[in-house]
Amino acid sequence: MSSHGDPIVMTSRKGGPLRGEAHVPGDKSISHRSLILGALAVGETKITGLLEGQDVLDTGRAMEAFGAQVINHGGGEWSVHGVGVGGFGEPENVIDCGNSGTGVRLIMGAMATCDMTVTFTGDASLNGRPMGRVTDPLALFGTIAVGRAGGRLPMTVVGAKDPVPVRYVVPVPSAQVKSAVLLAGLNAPGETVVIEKEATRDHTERMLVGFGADLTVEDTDEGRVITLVGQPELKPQTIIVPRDPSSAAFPVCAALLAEGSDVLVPNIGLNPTRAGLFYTLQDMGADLTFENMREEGGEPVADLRARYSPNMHGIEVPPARAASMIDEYPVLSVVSAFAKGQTVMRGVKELRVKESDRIDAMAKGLRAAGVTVDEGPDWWIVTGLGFGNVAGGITAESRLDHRIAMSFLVMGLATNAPMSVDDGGPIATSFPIFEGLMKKLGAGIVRANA
Ligand SMILES: O=C(O)C1=C[C@@H](OP(=O)(O)O)[C@@H](O)[C@H](O)C1
Ligand SMILES: C=C(OP(=O)(O)O)C(=O)O
Repeated sequence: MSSHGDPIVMTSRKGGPLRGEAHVPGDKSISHRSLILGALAVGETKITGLLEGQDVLDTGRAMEAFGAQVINHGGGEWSVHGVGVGGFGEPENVIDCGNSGTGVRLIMGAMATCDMTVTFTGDASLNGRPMGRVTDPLALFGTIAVGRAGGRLPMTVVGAKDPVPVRYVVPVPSAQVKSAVLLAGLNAPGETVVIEKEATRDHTERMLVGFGADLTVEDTDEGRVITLVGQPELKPQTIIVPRDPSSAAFPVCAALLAEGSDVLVPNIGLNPTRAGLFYTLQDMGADLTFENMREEGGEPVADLRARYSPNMHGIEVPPARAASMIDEYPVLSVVSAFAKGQTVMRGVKELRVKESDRIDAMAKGLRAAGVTVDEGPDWWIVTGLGFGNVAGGITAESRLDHRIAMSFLVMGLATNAPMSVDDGGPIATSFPIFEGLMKKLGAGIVRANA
């Protein structure tokens, strides 16, 4: 079932090469944070290139419910009139974060140290995901949360009236948990310290500094120690959202798999906490190059050029790289099916608690399409068959998970028989222009009812 209306059955098939430029939308992680931090600043934050995917739109609506003004000027230009740290007003109704783990967890953090009671919900996927990882550290501030069994949404969160600052070692590699604690720390007096043993995407830290917070990061034996001084006045910013490397992954992998392809994906951020997939593909022998390497807004940026790569081989993906490519494992598993030999992915337990259990969702579809997949709680191995040897010819379940839907549609561009997904609707959560963009490159992707 699509979260918004009837299921959209989509099919992809082998055809001509993919050619041209793929202008992917703005980064989802940075878009959420632009709206939330904009709402917590005093004055008008201007945003260019905001991702207008459903996840981010839901966060925008939530910020309005807390009292900020969020204005869409068209063409990716948005502005947020913020209410300041501690300035949130209690929403009159339930906050529905749709399909978005990032949205709900960051917003919970942002309201956790405000004197208000808020009920959160989401779609069937989000309501199945664990929230205890966020509500446990928020309890240290004095926040109370009551949800369904297993710490699931719908959940009511009572913000701390007199919050105390917190020192917290994040037990799972999660930028969402780290960010929730930092956002809660904004409205607590004194220093909130968050320690992560494995580095995860660092957009919250970078953006908080940009908004004028007093935040320092130190690499120690204990891990990355992030110290935030509470109750700052955040200053509104002008933000240009970089294009999303997690979305770029789909046209890049499609070009590697579709015979004769040569695709340029311009202006992709290569922040080391996000770029792991591209190095992994290079290690597998992909013809993927970084052109026009430059720095923009303090971040490395490049144009990615991907060409058909029929001689890729499986590798053992370094587990230390997992956090920097966590959302890209589904599409990597598709590329692995066409490589020669085994691709071994370890240290990826987090994949089981995303929009779907991504190891299970991909393994079932890949197996049905003729590929051998072995799996354990925090690992999986895809045994690649080489180009021309992957059968396909199935309809895979997308399980309310945009990345699963897009991965199987990329797969169908190189399987012997077409691949379908039972619902492409969720793609709109992160990559609403996916279908049009891929078709423009020459990909044979159609809707069943078209
Ligand atoms: O902080 C973020 O913006 C995100 C963090 C990651 O989740 P976890 O923090 O659960 O690893 C990632 O999977 C998600 O797409 C976006
Ligand atoms: C895991 C993802 O998103 P979220 O956790 O925000 O739902 C994703 O986009 O792959």
